[in-house]
Amino acid sequence: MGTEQSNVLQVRDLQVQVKTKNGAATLVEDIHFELNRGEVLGLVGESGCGKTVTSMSILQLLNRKTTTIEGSILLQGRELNGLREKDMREVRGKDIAFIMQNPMNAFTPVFTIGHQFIETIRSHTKWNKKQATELAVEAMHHVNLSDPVKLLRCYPFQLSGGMLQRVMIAIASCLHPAVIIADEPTTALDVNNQKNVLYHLDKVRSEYGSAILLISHDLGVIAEMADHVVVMEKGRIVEKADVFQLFDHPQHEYTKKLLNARSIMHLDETAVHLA
Ligand SMILES: Nc1ncnc2c1ncn2[C@@H]1O[C@H](COP(=O)(O)OP(=O)(O)OP(=O)(O)O)[C@@H](O)[C@H]1O
Repeated sequence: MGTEQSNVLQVRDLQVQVKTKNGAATLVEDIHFELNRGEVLGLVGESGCGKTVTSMSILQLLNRKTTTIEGSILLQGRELNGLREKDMREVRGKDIAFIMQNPMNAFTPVFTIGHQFIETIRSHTKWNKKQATELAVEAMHHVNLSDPVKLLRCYPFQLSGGMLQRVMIAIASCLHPAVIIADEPTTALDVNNQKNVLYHLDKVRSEYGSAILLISHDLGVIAEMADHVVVMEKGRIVEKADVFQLFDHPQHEYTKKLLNARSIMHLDETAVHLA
């Protein structure tokens, strides 16, 4: 497969500014990276370094009145930066999907899971309700949710966080988007559900070829899932490397600090287990 075909997302010279009382403040700048088909790119860095601002700008979900986005965001060759909200709504969910940290916030509490799932499918396709329901059921089977027909009749509060996150993966992946942005998809979950969600994300990647931008502060998750890693500090990329290179031979002092902090945390955990 040629580079042009395999390259699904290209971010070039991305800069995001927010308007404040004292003028414009830069939130992220000089952001460059690309994502190939079927690849997982990890995005790491301390809280506040700009991971979410970067992903929200790719999705064009930042407040257009208070923020400005400069640079280029090419999704399968199509420029997203500056696309009208109406057009962006067609792209989101179909070509680029989003999985957020807290699945409870992703669903409207007053509508059933089925209503929300089926409406999402129908807003991007010409399918009728029956066809959309069949796809929803199939996608829920794909993430090992048992009795999907019953689950579709449930309200979000009736499902556990882990189940909701799997429903969200099913919604995000059912139209086989070129790119999935997963922002801390496992942070709100217990260890078993974390493993489950990562397993299903990986399955979506390998079976549908979706590329995944995986944002996580958990370097264990990144080490397990990512092919390449981008490290951000204070709104800028400080290091970009193959996952093995990054963990075995980190170049930047900040990356070394992040990896060290992780080893110390692991030592602490061992101490707790031994105590
Ligand atoms: N709408 C906004 N207006 C002003 N500042 C903002 C806005 N959104 C984010 N910021 C600031 O931009 C910086 C980057 O925030 P961002 O949420 O991207 O960090 P993050 O790396 O995702 O952090 P975390 O891991 O805690 O989610 C932070 O200093 C944040 O306070």
